[in-house]
Amino acid sequence: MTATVIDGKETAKKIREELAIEAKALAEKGIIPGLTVILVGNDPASESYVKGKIKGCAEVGIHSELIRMEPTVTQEELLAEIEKLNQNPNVHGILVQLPLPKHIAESAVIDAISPEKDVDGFHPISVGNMLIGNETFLPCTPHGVIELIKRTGTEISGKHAVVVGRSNIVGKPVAMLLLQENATVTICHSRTPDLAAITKQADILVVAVGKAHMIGAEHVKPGTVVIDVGVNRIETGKLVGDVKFDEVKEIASHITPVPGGVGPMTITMLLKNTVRSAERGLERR
Ligand SMILES: Nc1nc2c(c(=O)[nH]1)N[C@@H](CN(C=O)c1ccc(C(=O)N[C@@H](CCC(=O)O)C(=O)O)cc1)CN2
Repeated sequence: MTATVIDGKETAKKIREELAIEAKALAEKGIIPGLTVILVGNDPASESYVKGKIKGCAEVGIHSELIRMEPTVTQEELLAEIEKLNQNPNVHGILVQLPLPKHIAESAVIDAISPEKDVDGFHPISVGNMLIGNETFLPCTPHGVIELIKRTGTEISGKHAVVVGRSNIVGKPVAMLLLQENATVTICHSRTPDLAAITKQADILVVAVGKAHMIGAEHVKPGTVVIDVGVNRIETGKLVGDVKFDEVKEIASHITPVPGGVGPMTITMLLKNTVRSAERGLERR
């Protein structure tokens, strides 16, 4: 069996087309969705992701602003900037690109963003709402993962989903979202003994560890839907996932490539949250 390769770029494109229609409808009612991105320092990967976000906004009809801050900026200066944006009615979404320099506490920065504008879905209030199933901004990468699985036509309900990785940004929230979809969920991590014994039970396997090629054919049961969230640059300069794509593709029913799988969905879900935030603003008027 050779797996169907899930085309994240194509799915992201379709969702962006739908969002452009929604943003146009909002503009006709006098609301231009607005996103402000704060980039601290000049990490090349972050630069590239932020560029993708700004470009995505333009494609969909979201007004975006980029605030660049020196790597030496103090936490207080950054928090003061966020507070200004919290008060600005034209800003529907605020995003601080991660990671931040070590002298700034990420948790303090995330906590400072108004939950009403938390289009990354990282604020503890957003996370709590997600956990109890209330409507809220869902974190972009986990939301993208669920959307990709659904669009394969896979029924999540009743399936055994195994998540490898327990980060706050991907592993834990994706497990919660799969649970919300009525999957039976197992979370594995670096201290899980005999990883393959558990991953081989998965009907849906989500890997979000950040370790190149750690999951091979020996970890996967035939017919599994495999979602690879890892983005790792190896010595050759090539970008690869956490999954050995070529060998797992021969066993899985569906598989995401890296690049071109989950990655393009991350920015698209951010655009979706920003349009939703602008719609909520309109409802509150
Ligand atoms: N504030 C945030 N910071 C970070 C987030 C986030 O969601 N919010 N996630 C990551 C980085 N990220 C977005 O910010 C991101 C990562 C990867 C991709 C992507 O499209 N990847 C492509 C490959 C891109 C390449 O060629 O380098 C792919 O997988 O196809 C988009 C966004 C950490 N920080």
